[in-house]
Amino acid sequence: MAVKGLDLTATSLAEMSSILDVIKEPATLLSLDYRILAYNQAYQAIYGEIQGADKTCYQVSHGYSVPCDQAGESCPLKRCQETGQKQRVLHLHNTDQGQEHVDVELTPVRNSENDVICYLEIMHLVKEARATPGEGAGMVGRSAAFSRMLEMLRRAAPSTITVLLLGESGTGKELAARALHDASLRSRGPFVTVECSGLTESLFESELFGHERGAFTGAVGRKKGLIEAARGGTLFLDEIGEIPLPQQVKLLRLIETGTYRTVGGIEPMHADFRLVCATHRNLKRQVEEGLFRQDLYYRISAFPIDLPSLRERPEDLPLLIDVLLKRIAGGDSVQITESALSVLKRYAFPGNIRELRNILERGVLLADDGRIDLQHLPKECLVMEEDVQVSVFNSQDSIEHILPLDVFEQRYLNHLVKVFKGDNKQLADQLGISERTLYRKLSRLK
Ligand SMILES: Nc1ncnc2c1ncn2[C@@H]1O[C@H](COP(=O)(O)OP(=O)(O)OP(=O)(O)O)[C@@H](O)[C@H]1O
Repeated sequence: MAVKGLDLTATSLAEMSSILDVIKEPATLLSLDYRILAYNQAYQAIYGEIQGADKTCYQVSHGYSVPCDQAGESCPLKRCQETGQKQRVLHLHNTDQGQEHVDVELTPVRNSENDVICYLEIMHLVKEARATPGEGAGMVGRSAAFSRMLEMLRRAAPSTITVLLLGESGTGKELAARALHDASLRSRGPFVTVECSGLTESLFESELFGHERGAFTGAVGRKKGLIEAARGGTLFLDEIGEIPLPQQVKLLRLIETGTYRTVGGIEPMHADFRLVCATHRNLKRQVEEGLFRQDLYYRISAFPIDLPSLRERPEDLPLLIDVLLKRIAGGDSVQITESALSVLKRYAFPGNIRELRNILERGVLLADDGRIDLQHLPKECLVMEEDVQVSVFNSQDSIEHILPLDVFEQRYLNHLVKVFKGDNKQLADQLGISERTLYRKLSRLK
């Protein structure tokens, strides 16, 4: 078979496939024009058997009829062609498990004249996050904002660089720290969380460094500190922005020297942990205001990663609802109505995914018929809806907020029952419906 850049016979293709079998992860050889020349067994197990010699990577992985860059995604092959260098990019691929995150690595293969003749593509399956509902307690998401965060996380994971997770409360910083640990070379070691808010100076030291017997009144035995507990693993300092200045000095010393002393101890101890910190605060501003030490800030912010708020990833809402309902006791068989979903899609979620989870937990308890509907949502979600409704009523020509008809009807009725001065019979007459229908609609509102 003649392929652009490379001449291959059927035999050599079979040989290449078996060479690719040395690679345990799914791998292919791609021609310069995106065709799959050979693939290994791991690839076949995930992506299925490739029928025909003309199948392209973008058809199999995405179901596209054009290369990824023409479908609005970044294409590693195109980038490889442009740079002549190995490229890595996180993509959503169609696999036997449905769509999943895949870390695609593409390396140019050259002949003796140094010309690129094909590309070696290796797919690292991302285990730290799912793009479809499924088992497990980890992160889920498929929006571009979520994928960007995931890509950064995977880049940082294999090194020992200190990572600073930045995001509003409830955006999943702790879950992300856990994912970082799981994807790191220390994944077999412990993952230890230190909740920094509310730790007094003495508690901070004894919790973190541990104490010797008799170090202070009540220290009846030796206590291992969290730094020792994290030996060989990851130490996660949650809410690092809450640490008062005196404790910041101690933390800085620990990070700079890699040693510490237990409370009441004499010998310096060697620390062995990978540091991950998180905060919902603007640490730079805290530095400017003199609330956070600049030297400590530079130590911990070597690799900052922004966690998107739920507002920045509205496309993920249906997936998150599906997954969270499965994770909530009693929520497995509960569903959410279209009306309730469309209200949530417009809600701002100041408490992010934690707030969404709380809303669903409450909904599961209130929904007797296994369907979370408008009346099962908290007032805050609906108050905002009323603002939207008022703007819809007031504007003659605005099409900014198109509400589903049933939501609009319920909002309209809600509004009418508050302002209409007559009785239900008169209201039904004016609405052109029977009184019974009006009662039925009103009972849904309650
Ligand atoms: N991507 C996600 N997929 C599924 N669940 C998530 C995701 N992100 C967060 N959650 C869930 O949302 C809740 C809050 O997450 P987490 O505690 O990690 O947030 P946080 O940013 O650390 O919050 P805080 O700043 O208040 O400590 C948890 O129940 C967590 O399991």
